[in-house]
Amino acid sequence: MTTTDALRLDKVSIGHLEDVTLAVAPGEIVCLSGPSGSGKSRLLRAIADLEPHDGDIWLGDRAQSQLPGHEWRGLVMLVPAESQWWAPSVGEHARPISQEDLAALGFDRETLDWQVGRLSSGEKQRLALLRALSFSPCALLLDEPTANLDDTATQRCESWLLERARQLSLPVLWVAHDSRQIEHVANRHYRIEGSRLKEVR
Ligand SMILES: Nc1ncnc2c1ncn2[C@@H]1O[C@H](COP(=O)(O)OP(=O)(O)OP(=O)(O)O)[C@@H](O)[C@H]1O
Repeated sequence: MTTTDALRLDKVSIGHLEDVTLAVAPGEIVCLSGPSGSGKSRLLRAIADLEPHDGDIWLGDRAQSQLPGHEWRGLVMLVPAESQWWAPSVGEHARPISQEDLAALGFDRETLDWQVGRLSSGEKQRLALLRALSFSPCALLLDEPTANLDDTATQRCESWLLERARQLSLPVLWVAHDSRQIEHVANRHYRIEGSRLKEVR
């Protein structure tokens, strides 16, 4: 399934971040950077309807304010830096995941039977990405998706996310600190400076 809907923010304010107006087109990756504590994660949480905020957020012609939070989050899916796991095994958290996707991030079918308690932080992070994509979202919000990964795993994840974002035409908002990563994945890059989002060219 592909989406043709852009993710649009119209004068969104949260915390000390003011009047964020931004559109992420289908298949586009927009990176968001900024100093620690500048409000990157809070902005993603606001877009996911997990924090109250001012301004409007749209996916195509669907407004965040018109949908129940859980429905919106099924469409506009947040992958937080620290993923949450609630059932005993990995596979209980996801819809079916293809062999190809599992292999792309270094797993196989047996991984779905693994107990969550044994997962390393890097395994959790990669599996949270696979889990999110298994639910066929229409937009993705990624909060430092490779923070716990080594260089090889980071590059595998970046390549896989780039390919899937394009193939599924997903608008992606991606919080990143690493300038090499931003250079590699971003179509556009914005940085939080004070209370504003500024495009980096
Ligand atoms: N629910 C909340 N209510 C009030 N303040 C909050 C809330 N959640 C976070 N904050 C504060 O808002 C600021 C921005 O937090 P946020 O987690 O968005 O930062 P960040 O830019 O993602 O930082 P980092 O790069 O360190 O992860 C921080 O000062 C944080 O303490």
